[in-house]
Amino acid sequence: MQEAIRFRLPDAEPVEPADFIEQARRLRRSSEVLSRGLALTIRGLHKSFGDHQVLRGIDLHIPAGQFVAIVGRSGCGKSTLLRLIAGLETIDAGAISFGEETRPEDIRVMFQEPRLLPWARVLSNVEVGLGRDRASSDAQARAEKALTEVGLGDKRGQWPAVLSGGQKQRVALARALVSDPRILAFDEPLGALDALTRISMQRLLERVWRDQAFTAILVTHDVSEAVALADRVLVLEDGRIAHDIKVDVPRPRRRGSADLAALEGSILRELLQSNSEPSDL
Ligand SMILES: Nc1ncnc2c1ncn2[C@@H]1O[C@H](COP(=O)(O)OP(=O)(O)OP(=O)(O)O)[C@@H](O)[C@H]1O
Repeated sequence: MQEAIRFRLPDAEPVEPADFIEQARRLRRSSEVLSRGLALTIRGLHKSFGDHQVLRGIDLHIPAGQFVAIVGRSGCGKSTLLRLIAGLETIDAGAISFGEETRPEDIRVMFQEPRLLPWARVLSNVEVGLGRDRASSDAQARAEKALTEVGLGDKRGQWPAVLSGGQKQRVALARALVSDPRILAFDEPLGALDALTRISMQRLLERVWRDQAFTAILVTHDVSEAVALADRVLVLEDGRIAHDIKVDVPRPRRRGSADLAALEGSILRELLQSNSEPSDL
């Protein structure tokens, strides 16, 4: 009789109903396993350029599939942290660990500039994101699928030069998505877009993140963008994580809603108080 009400998770021993903490722990672990995203753990991360200490001890765990935004004053080290996570810079001290069997293709970065090859048509630009899989027989089909995902299926034969700024960023997003990354790092990807295009791109980023269940790490100057998109906002200050804020607002989120505005206001106040220099967020 007791056995009938025991709780079982995949590959787990049954636990007694009374052991709720253990059940919750296993549930969390199993939801991480179900996500396609990679979890990452950062311990004691330091980075300097010459004698300029940029990161002075970052400790952080990001569960698989979480959407994290990183905000902070200009020059506080947001891009440096992202570049270290993506393996584009070398670590001075500390460590960043991912799941086992992480391949380079598992982590992709999307930058503020689309960085498209001007001499290659849109579809070929997307295929570039496949790296060494570019020669595989399904490369073209995968690139077409990624283009459709970002709403540009009809632009496959165009040259980058004829696309708008927003369309170029969509192609850059398709190029990042085509390898099915498990972590997608965004370095101010919408910074150069006008306000309306920016909002539609934010919706697109949220949709692809929800559909594809990767882990998302977004560096942005825009605190309203951070609270609209992320599960969690990290405020970087003096080379450390000064605030780690959960965005406990259900999705789909309504832009301009009172709870998002209140959260945005409190983060902005923290940022403004953190330094007496004029704001250059
Ligand atoms: N390759 C490099 N060589 C020397 N200094 C660097 C290098 N990369 C970054 N820095 C310096 O490290 C500091 C942090 O730069 P980083 O780009 O990470 O800041 P950020 O918070 O992303 O800034 P922003 O919001 O303005 O983009 C800055 O002072 C910058 O000048």
